This record gives sequence, C-alpha cells and structure tokens, in this order.
Amino acid sequence: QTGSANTNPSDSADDEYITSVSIGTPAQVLPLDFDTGSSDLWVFSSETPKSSASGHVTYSPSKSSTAKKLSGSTWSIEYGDKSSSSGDVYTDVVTIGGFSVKTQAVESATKVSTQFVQDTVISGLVGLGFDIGNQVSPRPQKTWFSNAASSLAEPLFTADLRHQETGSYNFGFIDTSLAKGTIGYTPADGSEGYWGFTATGYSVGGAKLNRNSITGIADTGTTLLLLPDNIVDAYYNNVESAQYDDSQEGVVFDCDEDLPSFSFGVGGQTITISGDLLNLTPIEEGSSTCFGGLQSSSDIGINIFGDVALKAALVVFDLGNERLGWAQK
Ligand SMILES: Cc1nn(C)c(C)c1CC(=O)Nc1ccccn1
Repeated sequence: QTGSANTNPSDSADDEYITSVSIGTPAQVLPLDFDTGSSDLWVFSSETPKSSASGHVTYSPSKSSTAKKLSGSTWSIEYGDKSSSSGDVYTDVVTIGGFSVKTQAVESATKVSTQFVQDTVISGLVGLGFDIGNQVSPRPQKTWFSNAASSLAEPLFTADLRHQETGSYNFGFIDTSLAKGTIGYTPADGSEGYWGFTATGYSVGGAKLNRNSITGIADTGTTLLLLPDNIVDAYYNNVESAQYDDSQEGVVFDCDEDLPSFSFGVGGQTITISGDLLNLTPIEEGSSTCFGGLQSSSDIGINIFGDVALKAALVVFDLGNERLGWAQK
C-alpha cells in the first residue's frame, strides 16, 4: 500500500506547506503542517478556547463516531522558536493521501501560543519525526508514519516541496521522476527525535565543494536554512548590499541583487540551492529590501536544513534503513 498527498506553500514566502488531512467519521478535513522536526500530531479542536480557535478549522471528537478519548493522557510541546501548545488526547482514524491509520493518537489542543493563534492557515501539525520525540504523557504515542510504516509497501516517505507551486508527500514509494539527479543516501540519526544527518561540505556560487562537514536536521516544519555564522558570512560576503537587520532579526539585501547559489554535499551527491530560492521575500509588502533564506543557527545550537534547502531536492526519509536520501530537483 502507498499514500500520496499534495502540499502547497501557505503564502508568497513559502513560509509553511499545507497538506489536507482527514480525521474521524465522517471525515473532518484539516489543513496541517507536516513537520519532520517533531513527533506529535496535534490539532485545533472543539476544546481550544474559542478566542484562540477563531479563524481556524477545528476537529470535534464529539462529532466523530470513531473517536475515543485516551483517558489520562495529556501532551505539551514547545518548539525551537518558542511557540507552544498543549492539551489532551483522542484516538481516531487519520487518512493522509488515501492511506488510513485506524487508531492514530490525535492530540487535541486546549492551549495554543500566539504564533499558532495568528497562523490561521494551519490547524495543527503532523509530526513526522521519530517516535522517541513524542510528547504525550504518561504513555508516548506513535506518529502517523510510524503507525503506517509496517503496512506501507516500503517503510519510507518522500518530501517534494516546491517554490510557489504544488509539491507532494509520498508514503511507501519513491517517484524518482520527481528528481533530476541520482538519490544519494546518508545515515539518519533519529536519537533526538528528528532526522539528523551530516553534509560533507559546501560551496558558494558553484565553486568546488570544500570538506567542512555540517551536522544538522532535515526539517520540513522550519522555513529557513539555518547554518553557522562562518558559512552565513562566507555566503553574504558575495552579496554587496547584505546587512544584518536588527528588527527583522536576520540578514537582508536589495531585492534586485543577483544572489549566488549555495551547494552542499550529501550521500555522494551535490545539492545546489539556486540564488532565487535564497531570496525569500520582501521584508514588507512592496519593499525593495528582501529577507535571506539562509540565516544563522549560531544561537539555536542546531543546524536546520529547512524548507529553503528542501525545495532544491527530492528528500527520502527512509525509516526502514535509518537513512536520508537526497536528489537534486
Ligand atoms: C529549533 C529552532 N530554533 N529556532 C529559532 C527555530 C526557528 C527553530 C526551528 C523551529 O522552531 N521549528 C518549528 C517551529 C514550530 C513548529 C515546527 N517547527
């Protein structure tokens, strides 16, 4: 068996990617953010304070004949950007891309931070990280993919995120036609809950790859490519108008700059992110100053290959072989 779901950028800056997920009987369809950087499936629900839920599509377990309360279970999660949510837990049928998991833990939010309240285009997250990262207490729950893996043709999924166009999450199979290059594989480290890996080197503007390795995570739930200061500086030294903008908390530059590409080596392949993908968006509507897709990870403590990097590749999240595959798109 397999599953295939389309995913769409949430806005003109490709801030997030929205995928429709069916929950319950009859189906309640919610727009969710698939996040390989976390391991909880949580949703805005009938239990979310009305003021917080305003503008969001919500899940009502009481309207689902297959919903069951997981008595005594609660959850609470805080993301790296300090956004957070918490609540209680139901099990229900969850269908993604035509594949159904009958008894999936659906974490219902009774509390959500302002970042989520304001982000009305999504109704929650689908964690696609490793089960060890799940935040349900007292008994941690499995992710949707973990529950699905044993029934899928192959225990893997792929992410094909695109700039301003429809992409896909495929489960149980690899559509190699989505990629231009060969898929290179490298070991994945799931010990922290997310998909950790090491890139073997990098280069700016088509130069030869150096051999400075970068250890980080492949994170569909984070917008940016977040790397150490030395790499960020090496990149923006090639961008004449680049400067750090305190209010934007990142490097900005003139929108009409011709940005260099950024490449990294992984699994014997080279993934090149075009300069266009590294110009994220004007800092404000109509501004001629743009915000960079590559920013510093130095105060985060972890390097994150977020959507800006993932958009350049077809990425295979191979749980069965504990490895990540990358192919140029
Ligand atoms: C770890 C980290 N530090 N900082 C500054 C950022 C932005 C991150 C990544 C992060 O928070 N991603 C996220 C946020 C909400 C939902 C899903 N993923």
